[in-house]
Amino acid sequence: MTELLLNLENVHTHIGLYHILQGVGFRAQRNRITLLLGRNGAGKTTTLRTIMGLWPASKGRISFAGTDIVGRSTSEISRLGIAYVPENMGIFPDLSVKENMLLAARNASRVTDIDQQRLEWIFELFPAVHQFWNRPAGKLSGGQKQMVAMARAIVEPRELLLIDEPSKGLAPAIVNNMAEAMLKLKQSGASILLVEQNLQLAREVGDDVAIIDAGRIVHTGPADECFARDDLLKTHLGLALCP
Ligand SMILES: Nc1ncnc2c1ncn2[C@@H]1O[C@H](COP(=O)(O)OP(=O)(O)OP(=O)(O)O)[C@@H](O)[C@H]1O
Repeated sequence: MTELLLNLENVHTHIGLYHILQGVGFRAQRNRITLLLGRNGAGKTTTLRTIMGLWPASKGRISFAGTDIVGRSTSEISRLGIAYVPENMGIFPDLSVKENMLLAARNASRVTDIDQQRLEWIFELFPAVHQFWNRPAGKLSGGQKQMVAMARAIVEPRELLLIDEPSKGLAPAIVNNMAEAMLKLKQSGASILLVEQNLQLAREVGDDVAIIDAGRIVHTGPADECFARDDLLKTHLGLALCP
């Protein structure tokens, strides 16, 4: 049984004079990994930022767990249970990993304020967070920083994670760790809306797919069906089907 978690209907976003999202509509179900795929510049990041209230939707409806969220502030949207892991990861390079985690925890000013069981679980999921706890986050490798960025997003329970291209620039072994971590997050009950250009990672973790092209959704459906459709991948992603 699927349960609707996020619903976008006819969402438009203007950035300055540019009409970037031109009627985006798709659904993400609870406890599934929904892939948002598309070419460079198609509007994937703009979609995540619009959901998060970082760009205002100029028209349309976005509902999260039955609540309309268009027009709400980013902090309200985050309080409702959505976390955003941006492509640039949004971590503070001069602060330690610990301080980065503390800043992400709204109700904690000391580590002991963080739910210890949750912290242990995060350490298991992302060992780099534990290993480099007192190290400035800026000194970590790209993969380690990405782990810290994901860990920050789940320092408090969140129902939906919006994750933008977590594999960008990472070595294949690290991409595998990322896939494992996302599948474990899903097992723990989280839902993920994932922007990912690495088709191997997308195929490994994705349950459902929405394809965006020039600011409009051009296909939605189950991931396995989509990845078997050479025509879709070629037309909208510019890719030839992998063997
Ligand atoms: N701040 C901005 N000002 C003007 N145009 C913008 C801005 N941000 C994004 N755009 C434009 O909006 C369109 C969609 O960008 P967006 O970043 O959402 O695409 P994307 O699908 O995430 O692509 P990429 O994979 O390259 O990150 C692009 O044409 C981009 O140039």
